[in-house]
Amino acid sequence: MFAAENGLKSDPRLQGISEAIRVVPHFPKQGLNSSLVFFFGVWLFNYFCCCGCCLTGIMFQDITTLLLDHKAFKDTVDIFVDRYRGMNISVVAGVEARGFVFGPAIALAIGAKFVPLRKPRKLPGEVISEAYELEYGTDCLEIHVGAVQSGERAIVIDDLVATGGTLSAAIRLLERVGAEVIECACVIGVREVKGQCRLNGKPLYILVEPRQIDNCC
Ligand SMILES: O=P(O)(O)OC[C@H]1O[C@H](OP(=O)(O)OP(=O)(O)O)[C@H](O)[C@@H]1O
Ligand SMILES: Nc1ncnc2[nH]cnc12
Repeated sequence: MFAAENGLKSDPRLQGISEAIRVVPHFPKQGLNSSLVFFFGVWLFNYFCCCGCCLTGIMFQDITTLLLDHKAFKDTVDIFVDRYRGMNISVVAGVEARGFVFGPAIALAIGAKFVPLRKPRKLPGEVISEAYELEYGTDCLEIHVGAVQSGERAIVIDDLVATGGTLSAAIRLLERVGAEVIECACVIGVREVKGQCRLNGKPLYILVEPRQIDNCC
């Protein structure tokens, strides 16, 4: 479990953080062919009285409910701040969009600047870009030229790591401008994170694993 690996297993705040994250099955789309889902859904309903959500594989981890819970939100930011304060970090890079929710608060608390890593055509100044693979197709992250100076110590913040493709692109971007990426940090980390080996050897700090379901039936 990530929490154990990170030495946070006994931190009582983690349960509250995990429980404040809403799990939304089938969002943003069905994980399997809809007829398959229907077939197995009927089968599951008949035999286990289950709606079949667990079959689809897609369990969207909705951090907007965490933001509504003042204690859980503050605990989340505090854990990151406690970890990175005093480490001479001068750059907190947040990945659009949900890394923008946690990154600025962490940056302010540890005395670092916040650098947004944005999706294409959002930044008005000169940018450098880094493409990455999605399940279907590719996407791209961009950083403003001049936002980070060579030699600066950086962390990358996002809400969730699944394949690790997004964080890998963020690392590559920062390294291209000469930053030293100390660690990547996410609130939620998928257990089967193939991303672990795609993070260019950089440590990955995760608070909780995704929950599987809230109201399956
Ligand atoms: O580890 P990966 O497989 O790369 O996936 C993780 C990324 O996916 C989500 O963002 P998404 O691309 O959905 O963009 P959004 O935050 O703008 O909705 C999430 O916030 C991470 O940034
Ligand atoms: N299960 C998931 N929940 C929320 N955001 C995601 N990005 C990729 N997988 C996700």
